[in-house]
Amino acid sequence: MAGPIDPRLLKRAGATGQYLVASVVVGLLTAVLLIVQAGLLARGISHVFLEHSLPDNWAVLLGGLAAVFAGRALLSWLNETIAHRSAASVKSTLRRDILTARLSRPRDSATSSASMVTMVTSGLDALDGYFSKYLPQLGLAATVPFLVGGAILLTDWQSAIIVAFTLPLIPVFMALIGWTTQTATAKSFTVADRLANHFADLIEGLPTLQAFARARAQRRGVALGEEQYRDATMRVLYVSFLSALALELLASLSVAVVAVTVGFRLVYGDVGLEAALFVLVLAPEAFLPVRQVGVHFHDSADGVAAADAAFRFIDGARATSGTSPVPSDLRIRFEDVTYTYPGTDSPALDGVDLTIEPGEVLAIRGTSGGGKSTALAMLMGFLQPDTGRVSVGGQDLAALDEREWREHLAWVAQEPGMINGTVAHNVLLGHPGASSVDVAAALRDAGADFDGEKFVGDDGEGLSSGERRRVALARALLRIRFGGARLLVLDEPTAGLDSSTEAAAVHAVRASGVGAVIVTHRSAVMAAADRVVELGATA
Ligand SMILES: Nc1ncnc2c1ncn2[C@@H]1O[C@H](COP(=O)(O)OP(=O)(O)OP(=O)(O)O)[C@@H](O)[C@H]1O
Repeated sequence: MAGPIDPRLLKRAGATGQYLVASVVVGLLTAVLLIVQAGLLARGISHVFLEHSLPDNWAVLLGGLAAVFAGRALLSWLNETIAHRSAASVKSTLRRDILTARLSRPRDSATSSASMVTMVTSGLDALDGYFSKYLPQLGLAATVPFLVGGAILLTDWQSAIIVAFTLPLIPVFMALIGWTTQTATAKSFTVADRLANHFADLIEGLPTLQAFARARAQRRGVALGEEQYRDATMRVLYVSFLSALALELLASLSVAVVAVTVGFRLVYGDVGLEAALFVLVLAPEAFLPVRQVGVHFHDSADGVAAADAAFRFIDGARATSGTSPVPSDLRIRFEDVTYTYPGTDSPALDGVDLTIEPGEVLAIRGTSGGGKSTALAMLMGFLQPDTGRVSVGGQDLAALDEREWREHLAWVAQEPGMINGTVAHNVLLGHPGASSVDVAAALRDAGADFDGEKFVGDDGEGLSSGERRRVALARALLRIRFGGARLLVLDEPTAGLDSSTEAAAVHAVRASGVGAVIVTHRSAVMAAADRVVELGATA
C-alpha cells in the first residue's frame, strides 16, 4: 500500500469512495459536537468553580450535554454500520473478481488452491479491520484536528501553536512505524500461506504417508512451520505494541505541554478559567483521532496484505484476455511454441509446431511428461506460450474472446472435474437446457451403462476414474449436440476403459461429426484417428 488509502480498493469498489465521503461528513459532525461539548463543560465547570453555584441555565447546559453525547453515539453507530456494509460490498466484489480470475486461468500453478482458500476466506475477512476501524478513523483524523484546532486558535492562540507544531509529529512517526509494520505483516502473511499449503498437501497425501509409515515424521515439518508462524505473528504484535506506546507517549507529552503552559498562564491571569478549561478539554480530542489511526493501521494490516495478494492475482489474470470474435475457420496452428511452468527449469513445450485441420480427428501421442496435456491447456486458452504463437484461423488465440472460444470447445480433461450431485447433474454441465432423454442418450453413447441418478460426491467421489471419464465424455457430447461446440478436446479419454467400452467411446467421438484432438496412448484410438502426431521425446 503506497499511502494511507490503497487506490486499488477505491478503484475496484465504488462503495469505498462513497464510504470515504460519508466518513468525512461524520468526522466533521463529530468535530462540531466535540467543540460544543467542550464549550458546555467549560462554561458549567468554570461557573460552579468561580461562583460556587449552579448556572441559572444549568438545565439547558445539562440537556445540551446529553444531546451532544447522544449525537456522538449516533454518529459512531452510523459510521460503524456504513463501514461494515462497505467492507461486505468490497469483500464480495474482490471474491467475485478472484474467482473470475481463477476461472479464466484454471491451470495457474503459481497460486495453489490452499493459497486461494486463505486469500478468499480469512485473508479478505481481515479487511473488516481496514473498513470498520482504520478508514473511519482516517476520516476523523482528516477532519477533527482541523476544526478542533481552529476552535482552540480562536480561544487561545498560544495553545493552538503548540498543537500545530506537535500534532504533525504523530503522522511522521506513524509513517516510519508503518514501513516496519508492512514488512512484518507481509512476512507473516507469506508464512501463514506457506503453512496452509503445507497442511493442505499433508492432508491430501495422508493415506500415502501412512502407507509408507512416514506420517509421524511430518510432525516435525508442521511444528517448524508453526514455529515460524508464531515468530512472524509475535514480530507483528511486537511492532504493533511498541508503535502504540510510542504514539501514546508522543500525544500525551504534547497534551501535557499544552496543559502546563495553559496552567501557568491561568495562574498569572493571562487566560480566563473558562477559556483554559475549553482548551484543556479540547486539546486531547485533536490528538486522539490521529493517534488512533496508527493503532488501527495494525488492525487492518492483515487485510491489506490479503487485498494486495488478491489484486496481484486478479491483475495477473486480466492482462491476458482478448476480445476478438472467433473466426469461422477453425484451423489451429502451434508455431514454434515454448512454455516453461513457473518455478521449473526445463520447458514443458519446446519449439512445438502442430497444425489441427478443421473437422479432422487428430491423435497426439508421446512419452509421459512430454507436454501433451500442456499443449491441450494452451489450446483451451488456460496457458499462454512463452515464445511462439498459437493461432485459430490465422488469428492469435490470445486475442480471441476467451468465453466465446470455449463455447466452441467440448473438453474432457485427464482428470475431469465433477460436482457434488448426480451423474445427470454432471452431464448437464455440458448443456444445462438438455432433457433427461438427451442426457441418457449421451451417457449411452459414451459407453456409460450406469444410471444418471447415481450419486456423485465432491471431486467425483463414488465414481471410478473410468466412470468419470465416460461421464465427462457424455457431457462433451451434450455440448456438441446442443451447445454448438465445434471441436472435441480429449485428454486420454479411454485410459482405464476395457476394450469394448473404449470402442463405444471412440465410436461416439467419430459419430459426433466435429473435429477432435485426442491425447492418447491407446492403439485403438490412434487407429480410429485421421492422423497421429507425436509430441515430446520419441515414444
Ligand atoms: N502445473 C505444473 N507445474 C509445473 N510443472 C508442470 C505442471 N504441469 C505439468 N508440469 C510438467 O510439465 C511437463 C509436461 O507435463 P504434461 O502434463 O503436459 O505431460 P503429458 O505429456 O500430458 O504427460 P502424461 O502423458 O503423463 O499425462 C512434465 O514434465 C510435468 O512435470
